Amino acid sequence: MHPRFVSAFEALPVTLRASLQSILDDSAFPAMLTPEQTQHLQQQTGMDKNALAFALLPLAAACAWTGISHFNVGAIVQGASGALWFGANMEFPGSCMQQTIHAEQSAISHAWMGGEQTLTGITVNYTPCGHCRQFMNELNSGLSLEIHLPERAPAKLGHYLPDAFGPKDLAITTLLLDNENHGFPVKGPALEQAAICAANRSHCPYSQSPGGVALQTHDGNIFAGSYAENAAFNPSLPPLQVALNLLRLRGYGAEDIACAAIAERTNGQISHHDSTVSLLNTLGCQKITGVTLA
Ligand SMILES: O=c1ccn([C@H]2C[C@H](O)[C@@H](CO)O2)c(=O)[nH]1
Ligand SMILES: [Zn+2]
Repeated sequence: MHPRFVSAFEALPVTLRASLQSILDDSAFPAMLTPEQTQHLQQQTGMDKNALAFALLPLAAACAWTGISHFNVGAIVQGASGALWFGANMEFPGSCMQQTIHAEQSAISHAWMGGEQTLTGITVNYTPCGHCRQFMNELNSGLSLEIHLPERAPAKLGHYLPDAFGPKDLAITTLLLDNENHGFPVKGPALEQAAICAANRSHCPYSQSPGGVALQTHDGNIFAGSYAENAAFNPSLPPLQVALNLLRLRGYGAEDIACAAIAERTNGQISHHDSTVSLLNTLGCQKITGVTLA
């Protein structure tokens, strides 16, 4: 079991611990449960899916990276596939607050990169902040996403975000988690290809500026993240955050990053290049390749 899970695991209910043990014993546990694993856990524990997601939250929160606040938020997204995707907040000391990843953004982008087409619900151990409520309003589940919080009845996003501003206000109909492919040719070394593929999947209807970042670890794994834009602009999640989130959820840390590639257009309306290089430098990575989408 990855050391980060040990104390959270020991505090879980006994029946859940018994059925989870073999899944977590795999040191490569990817911080998600397949539909089959989820169903199996429900059968073994007698918990429904919502109860199971609540019970698993401490494990999601154990993935947090909170060198500034030491306040660990955990989130678990329920995908339409039946899978459960963990997420946790991630902070970057030495950088700026704007580079922070919220737990809700972490779980959602995790599910998105994992291929979920739509989400049915999200379970969080704290009430989602306004920024996350706005971020979630970009999803193709719209205001009907179910939000599960401790000691509250389940309610839809529309309940937590009344009088919502969203993509419709800007006449945008392609939403986050919809299938998108910007169609740029995929070429070059594997790391650059991963960055281009990620850029091709970006959700960027406001700037028309696709972006993708791929990170390679010293042991040869590649984690790629797509840019997730938001109607209110500021809650947009940059591609580096999406990639770093996957790297962290898979059990790696900043010290494991060997090199990175960032793919974007030359004359896009916006660019992630400088902020990507800045945060990667802060994390100790200097080897960064710029890839032009063309
Ligand atoms: O909805 C929220 C609110 C806060 N945080 C994180 C951000 C930061 O890392 C820490 C303190 O705000 O908690 C979340 O993950 N989700
Ligand atoms: Zn938030």
